[in-house]
Amino acid sequence: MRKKARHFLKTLQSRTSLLLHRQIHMDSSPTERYCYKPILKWNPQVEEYFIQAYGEQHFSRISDALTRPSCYSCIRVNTLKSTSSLVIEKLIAILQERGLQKGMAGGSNNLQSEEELVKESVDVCNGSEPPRIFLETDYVSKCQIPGLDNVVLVKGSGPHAVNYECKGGKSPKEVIVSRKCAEAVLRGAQVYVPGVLACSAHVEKGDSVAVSVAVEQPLTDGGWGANITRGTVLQGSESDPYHFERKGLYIGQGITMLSRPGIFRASEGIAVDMVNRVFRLSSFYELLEGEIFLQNLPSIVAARVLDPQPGERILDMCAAPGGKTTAIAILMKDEGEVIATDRSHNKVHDINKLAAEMGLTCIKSFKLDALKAVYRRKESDTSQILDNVGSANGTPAPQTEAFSNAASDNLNSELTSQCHYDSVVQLNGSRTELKKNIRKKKNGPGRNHTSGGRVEKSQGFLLNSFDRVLLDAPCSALGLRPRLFAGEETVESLRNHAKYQRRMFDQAVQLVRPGGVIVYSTCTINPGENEGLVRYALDTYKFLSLAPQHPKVGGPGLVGSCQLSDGYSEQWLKLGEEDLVQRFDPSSAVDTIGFFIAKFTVGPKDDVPL
Ligand SMILES: C[S@@+](CC[C@H](N)C(=O)[O-])C[C@H]1O[C@@H](n2cnc3c(N)ncnc32)[C@H](O)[C@@H]1O
Repeated sequence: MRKKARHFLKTLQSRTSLLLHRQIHMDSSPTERYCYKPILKWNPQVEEYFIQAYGEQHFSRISDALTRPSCYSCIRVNTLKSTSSLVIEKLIAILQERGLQKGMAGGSNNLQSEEELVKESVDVCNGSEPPRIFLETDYVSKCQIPGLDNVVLVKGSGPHAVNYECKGGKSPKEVIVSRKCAEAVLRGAQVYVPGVLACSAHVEKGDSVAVSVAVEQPLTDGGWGANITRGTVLQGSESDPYHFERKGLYIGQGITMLSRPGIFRASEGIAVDMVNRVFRLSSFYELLEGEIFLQNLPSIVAARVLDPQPGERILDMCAAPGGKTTAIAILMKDEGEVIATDRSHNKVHDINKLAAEMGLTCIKSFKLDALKAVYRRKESDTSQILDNVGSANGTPAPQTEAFSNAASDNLNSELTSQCHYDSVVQLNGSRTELKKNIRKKKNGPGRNHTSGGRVEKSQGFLLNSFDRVLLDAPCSALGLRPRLFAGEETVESLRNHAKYQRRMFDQAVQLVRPGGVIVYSTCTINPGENEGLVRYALDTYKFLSLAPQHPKVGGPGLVGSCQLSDGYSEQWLKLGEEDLVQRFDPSSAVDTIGFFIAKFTVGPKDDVPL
């Protein structure tokens, strides 16, 4: 069966590649070649599944939208430090100055006058009607959706036709970049040295180059790959790597900041300054730090939908890099407790850095595997809770316990001055270990914790100990855009994501108190990870119900079920449930990433074995 499937896949892939190759050969005029018309490649079975879910035309629109960036940048304002109006004023001034500077340098039309930009973005914004979420007359404006007045939108524009200077039929000097690099460039980044794979011969600093991307192609072993030896010399001929496959994959024109040898010798820095882009989006890198946060609109909506209240205890289960965590803390006016966990040590460090940058003190972050988020007492465990309100036996204990390594540091008299989550003391380590911890606390963090504070580990939390839980689950990320390749996910890998998410959700259900709220979100268009999870949740836990969401920006969810040719079937929403979830469709007028939000209210858990 597996062999057959592999054979089918291989035949399909080689046929697609052959067809594409022929089509490319037939049409090779410069205007056809030097343009941006990508076709997203999917695993054929995944494509079949999505076509069943969305219908062929709708899926084709989604697939097409995924290859483009959203036509605006979305900025969340830290309302504890600034206001949307103030940020708008500052941004307009900064962007105008940048435009002027570029204009004076004489190289770029990347940032034109405000007037020109308004006109262009309204004219060409992704070839569709601009979304009605911002003021069409303003380049930078407050989001018009009620409940999102902390959001500032900055218009971008594209796709633009770029003149690659193919004079007299001569091909321009070229640079080929990796797919990841190209996706970043489409979002507004520059071409950095590590992203460059190949470059024309005799390229000097200051040369104008056409930038194209090498996207993964089907390999004979049934996999995908884009194998270019870094440093390959381009001849401007058909023998160049991926010559035919790169047709229609030109992302703009730039000026080299280094010579060809310099690009491949350096380990960091800008290789190409992109002066003429297919999509023009402002970069906000290191701009108004702590005051603003660049974030996708649906992520901002997800934090709002959770509706955290000052003084509450919130768990953000997969929190890094902390975009939603900080949004939640700000909505709570930095009062209460936001426990942010992630399984990656370095990423937890990122949460701490972001929280510090935004001046938020109610966030406590821990390294913790979300699959083990519920504290399980081991036989050998002699943990005691020194807090007089908490209890370790699993009964509801208001605002108390994270079992953390940090907690063991508090054996000394500092207990009372700590936040209440620290009030659990874990005694299952040896006395020596505990003494070491106390010493560490007195003497400072030590070598391993020099860069911006330590990362605490947690051993989990007590049942029913949170008012609200956000599970922004790790997922197939098939809603993220712009993307130039989607073939890496198979139907098996999609099903595995869904299984993983269910196990995490099982933990979330146990940690939230009766009367509390769970918000589940993903950044994928895969129904199995979205509506499939909701079906699982509602069928497994009868005390959960879908709750209405505010603000409501996304569209309805998918109702029904799906049966695939391999016999696999999947249940989605029942009629009447579709308007209680938000599905952000990348091809819709709101023009966001693909995203999904479900909000559950938690009824009494009595009589329910968990
Ligand atoms: C979608 S991202 C979260 C984005 C984040 N909520 C934000 O808004 O900034 C998913 C995160 O889940 C984390 N993750 C993956 N598996 C995990 C696990 N088993 N336990 C905890 N975190 C996990 C990843 O490290 C990643 O940071």
